[in-house]
Amino acid sequence: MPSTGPDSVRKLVRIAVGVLRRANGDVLIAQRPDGKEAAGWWEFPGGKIEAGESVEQALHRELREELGIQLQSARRLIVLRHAYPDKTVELDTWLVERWQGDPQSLEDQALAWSSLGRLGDYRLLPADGPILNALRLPSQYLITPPDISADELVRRLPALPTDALLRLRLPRLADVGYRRLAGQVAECWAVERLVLDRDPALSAALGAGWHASEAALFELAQRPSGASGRMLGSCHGAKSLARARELGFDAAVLGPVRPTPSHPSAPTLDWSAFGALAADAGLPVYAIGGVGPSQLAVAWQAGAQGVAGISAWFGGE
Ligand SMILES: Nc1nc2c([nH]c(=O)n2[C@H]2C[C@H](O)[C@@H](COP(=O)(O)OP(=O)(O)OP(=O)(O)O)O2)c(=O)[nH]1
Ligand SMILES: [Mg+2]
Repeated sequence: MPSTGPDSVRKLVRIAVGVLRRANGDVLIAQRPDGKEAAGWWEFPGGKIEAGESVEQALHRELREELGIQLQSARRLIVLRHAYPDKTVELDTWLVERWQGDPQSLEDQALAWSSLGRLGDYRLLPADGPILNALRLPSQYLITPPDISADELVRRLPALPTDALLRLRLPRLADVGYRRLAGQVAECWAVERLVLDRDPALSAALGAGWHASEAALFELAQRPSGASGRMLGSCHGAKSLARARELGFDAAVLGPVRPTPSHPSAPTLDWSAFGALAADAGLPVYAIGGVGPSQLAVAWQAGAQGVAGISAWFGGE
């Protein structure tokens, strides 16, 4: 939050939000009933965190009061702030995959299970865009070692987690070779989880995502058109996160959160600084720098979308 300006005088209302997700990927949404503010808009169940309550306690209580279910386990999905004309809300949003009981409408709210693809058919509250991106994006963002050969990469693909984004970061490969390799990888890796970092037109042609360097975020006049997949940017602090958000990017990568073998003495963010920046970012943020799947729980707790990097998946550096 900025320390000056309208936000500092405006109320910050903290909300615990639960996204119930079924095994088939459908999520539960509720329509705010007549008589409530923002009546008619759809939202994820939840409500205000009361004084003295933790977010987890508020989540348990709200899901019990609104849906009559008993939450069994949840993990943080994203924390985001949104300024409405009269107040700023902080949506501390949790993914709930285990609960007891069938959700019922206990507050006159209509309920619907929706696939992610169909959520756009509902008029969701204006703050909720980044929650949808967080739901669509995986928890792991793999980046290729800079000098891996095409053959070696293709050979290793089957051993990588398939539900992950994979960025082809090959700074020393000429465009022609890069293009050929991207085409080859696209045949055995889902293009919607493939991220390229050359001409955005190449991403667009393949249906892949695109990754911008921190410098590129400031050089771009607008979000490149045509790159139909995921659009991500590298960030080291609040300024570049704000820029990624302003450009309409889908997610950012922020770090380093821990020392890496290649930059052992570079300054790092700790998890609490990471969490504070991510909560202000207004888009899903991956943690990078000395992290891998074994830090996922810590990263989620800090409000990260997940973890990104090279060594934890490809070894060495
Ligand atoms: N639960 C929920 N609230 C959201 C979402 N998106 C969003 O902008 N909000 C805003 C709308 C409201 O201003 C606020 C939630 O407050 P609320 O009035 O529903 O809180 P509550 O359930 O405790 O309701 P009440 O007892 O005060 O009537 O957060 C969302 O997806 N879920
Ligand atoms: Mg509510």
